[in-house]
Amino acid sequence: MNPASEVVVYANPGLLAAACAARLVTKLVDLQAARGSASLVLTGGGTGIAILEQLRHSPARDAIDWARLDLYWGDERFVPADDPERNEKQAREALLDHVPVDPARVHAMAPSDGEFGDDPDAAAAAYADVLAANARPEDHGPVPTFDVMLLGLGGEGHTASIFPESPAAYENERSVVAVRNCPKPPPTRVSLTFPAIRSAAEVWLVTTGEAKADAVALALSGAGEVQLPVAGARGRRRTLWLLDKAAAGKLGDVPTSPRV
Ligand SMILES: O=C(O)[C@H](O)[C@@H](O)[C@H](O)[C@H](O)COP(=O)(O)O
Repeated sequence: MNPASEVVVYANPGLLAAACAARLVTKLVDLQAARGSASLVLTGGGTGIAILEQLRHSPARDAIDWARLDLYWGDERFVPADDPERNEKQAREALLDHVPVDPARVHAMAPSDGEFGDDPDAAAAAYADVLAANARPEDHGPVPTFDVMLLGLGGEGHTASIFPESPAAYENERSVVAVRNCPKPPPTRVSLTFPAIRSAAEVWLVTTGEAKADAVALALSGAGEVQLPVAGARGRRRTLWLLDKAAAGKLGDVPTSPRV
């Protein structure tokens, strides 16, 4: 197991989503108390959106100062803005349209009918510019030190929209790339790359279900990031795996919360 990784296993997907939402409230409130602001990178996928829905219904939700939270995405499906497949649209319906975020601090990736038209490379380059514009001198590079980055993963090991053996898995210069012919539809996407992912102070990998158990076990036993991109998703200070029992099924004896 990658010694830098922490693993917490929950009895079921609902508990994982609720517990992750509770973790986010505490983390973001503490960061804002210490520094006045915080940054969070959202993920698409069922688990990521379930967490946002739980956050919306959390009784402690508004302990977060939503106006002082910078929001980014780890990836986006390159589809029209009102396409139900858009991660941004799903995140707005699940949470963002229900809390008083500062629109200027919600950094969405461009849709395919936006200012860059149907050019995912232009959309990716523009998002890299957004990241660079929000980086501070102490970030030591063109990407902010995101406080928390949520990432899902696929059964074959993708994370964000970095798929196994894809060009994005070899990208070590650019922070954001266009991704085409993705095995997971929609086929065209915009994604952070490993350098951008590893700019995060904390990476929280969130997943559920038996279908992810092999990828989880392989990632935690040192698989290579080109063959299994989620293995390359590490935070500068913390890599936290939040799993349900099924997704942890191949990890051997890891305590479950609560023990079941
Ligand atoms: O835009 C996307 O599709 C995601 O960012 C992707 O990386 C997702 O997080 C995983 O595929 C897990 O998705 P599920 O949680 O639905 O399994």
